[in-house]
Amino acid sequence: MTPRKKLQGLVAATITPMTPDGQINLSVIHQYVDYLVSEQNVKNVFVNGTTGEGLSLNIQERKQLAEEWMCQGKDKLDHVIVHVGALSLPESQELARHAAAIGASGIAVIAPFFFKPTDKDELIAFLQKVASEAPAVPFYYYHIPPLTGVKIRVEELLDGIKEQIPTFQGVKFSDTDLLDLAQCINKNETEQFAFLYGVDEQLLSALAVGANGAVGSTYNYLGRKTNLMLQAFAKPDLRLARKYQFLTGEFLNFVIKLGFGVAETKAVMTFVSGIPMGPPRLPLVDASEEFIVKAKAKLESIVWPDGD
Ligand SMILES: CC(=O)N[C@@H]([C@@H](O)[C@H](O)[C@H](O)CO)[C@@H](O)CC(=O)C(=O)O
Repeated sequence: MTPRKKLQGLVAATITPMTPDGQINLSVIHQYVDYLVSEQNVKNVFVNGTTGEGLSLNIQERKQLAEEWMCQGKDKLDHVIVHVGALSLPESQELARHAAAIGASGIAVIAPFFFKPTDKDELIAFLQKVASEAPAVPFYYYHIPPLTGVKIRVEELLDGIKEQIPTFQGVKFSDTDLLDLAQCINKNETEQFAFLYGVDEQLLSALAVGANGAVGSTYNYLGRKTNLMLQAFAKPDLRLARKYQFLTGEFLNFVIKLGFGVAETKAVMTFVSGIPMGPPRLPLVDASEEFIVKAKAKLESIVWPDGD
């Protein structure tokens, strides 16, 4: 792993492969790393997040997955960010210490979402207690209010955050509130924070307000196409960038109408990559056969600007 390169560009929110009987399947991570790097041109991963069913795994499983990604990603991946958020503070701290011990390039923490912080100070207090267990590891706040129900604005959270969390490095911003994102970027211009956007279907809008990159589920199988969108945006060729965004949007719009979540992401990744991702863990249930047939046909029907 190339250490401490600034985190930017695409980050795949990794899926946790499982065996048919629901155990984590570490044996395919090696193949998964190679697939991301060579087929999708994606060299950063975010492990044990939402797509990875991190909150449905036990501590041991989360550690094993983090270790396997670190081991298989060595000399191949640029960044392995480990999500260490948990409802229990001591568990989150244990995972943070573990991530530091295995050399993770960053840790991320979601807001606790059963007993929720009610204001910025409560949330920072929790994040600070976790971050301080890994004092040499870059720390990212993982903002995903549609799932946590914690709607504290990030703009407010970032105000003075470095004084309380010296390792603070950025935000994984999985929300549609682009005004909040834009304010965060505008107010922190002098900081070297990374703003990584997490709503794949509207990444281009986030790039327009200054996001540095993205973390998302679709970069597992649409990473190459989305990288071309990033290149077009940087050129700038906005017409081409929009074309890519419209096409990924066309696919996502189609599958979202059918019902699209982690189970369906596992199914799509399985048929696109050929790597068996297995079933999700309860309470999530397998994607239906009907979903798989329709999603596959839709993806195959899309004609991309690069001729694929
Ligand atoms: C709610 C959700 O799962 N959002 C995804 C998106 O990548 C999402 O799958 C995509 O935008 C399609 O809607 C990511 O933000 C989640 C993520 O990065 C993670 O797995 O940690």
